[in-house]
Amino acid sequence: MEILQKPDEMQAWALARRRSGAVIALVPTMGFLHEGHLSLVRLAAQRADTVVVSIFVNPTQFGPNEDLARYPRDLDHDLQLLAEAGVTMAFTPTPDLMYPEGFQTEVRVKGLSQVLEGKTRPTHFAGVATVVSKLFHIVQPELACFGEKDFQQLVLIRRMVADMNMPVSILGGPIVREADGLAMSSRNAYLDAAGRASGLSLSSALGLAQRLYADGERRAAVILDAVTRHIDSFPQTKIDYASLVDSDSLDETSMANERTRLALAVYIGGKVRLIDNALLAQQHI
Ligand SMILES: Nc1ncnc2c1ncn2[C@@H]1O[C@H](COP(=O)(O)OP(=O)(O)OP(=O)(O)O)[C@@H](O)[C@H]1O
Ligand SMILES: CC(C)(CO)[C@@H](O)C(=O)[O-]
Ligand code: BAL
Repeated sequence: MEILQKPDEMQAWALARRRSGAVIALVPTMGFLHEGHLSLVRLAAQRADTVVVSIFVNPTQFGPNEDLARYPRDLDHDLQLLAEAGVTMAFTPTPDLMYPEGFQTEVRVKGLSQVLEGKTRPTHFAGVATVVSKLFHIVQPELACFGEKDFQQLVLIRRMVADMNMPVSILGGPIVREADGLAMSSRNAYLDAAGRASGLSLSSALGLAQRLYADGERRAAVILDAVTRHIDSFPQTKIDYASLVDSDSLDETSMANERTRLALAVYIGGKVRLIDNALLAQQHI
């Protein structure tokens, strides 16, 4: 596996590869890799002969009081996992290289960046859209893979690509879960044993909502009431949002249908914030 840090070197490599006929797939990550990331690498490898994985903890998508400084990092281990997975290139820039002095451009997807995550993290998605746009220009992928765990991010990137006519196909990968249902996330590393147990409130709430839907319940208020009471029954949980939304528009729904998704963000023990989501009509979690 090759490794590059400098955006101009990465771009020159990618352009040369493209000219020689390669199909490049990009998997953007913030590192501290787990099976969720590796599932996206495998998805990418099914569709492309050249897989580039970027590892960059992007400072501009963190709010001032968020966890940028303590975000888990282990570059050596990440590179070992990617090499074992057969990745062609790891792109590992630094903040200085991505945002040199004078940098002042921002990409903003207006409506979609303000709902759900955007209410608590108002500047988050401008950071995401800007860095993903930069990564697309640098890595020149024909396709890029994003996980459904960050469902709003996936919807927003699809919107950005359509709005800006970016020649990149966006593939979504299903959420990879621990055996007990907890969605894999780098931030799970923050959880102690009690927090880990309370973290299960999210996936079990999704399962509960799916069972209610399967039993014929369609009223959002009734489903959300059951979900809220379920999550509140776990110690140390505080719901940031529990919303039933349309999977494409992310508009809130009052009567659920086959496109309705339950999106959750829950604080565990005050400091850790976990997200999860599922289609109500999907097979039960
Ligand atoms: N459990 C998972 N299943 C599928 N995809 C995932 C999973 N976790 C993360 N991803 C995807 O991996 C990509 C990189 O995500 P990121 O590096 O932020 O990992 P993360 O584990 O989501 O970290 P965080 O704890 O910051 O949410 C994103 O497209 C994200 O949706
Ligand atoms: C897409 C991404 C790598 C952009 O920094 C990040 O938001 C993530 O890891 O999901
Ligand atoms: N996976 C989303 C990255 C973030 O929370 O900043």
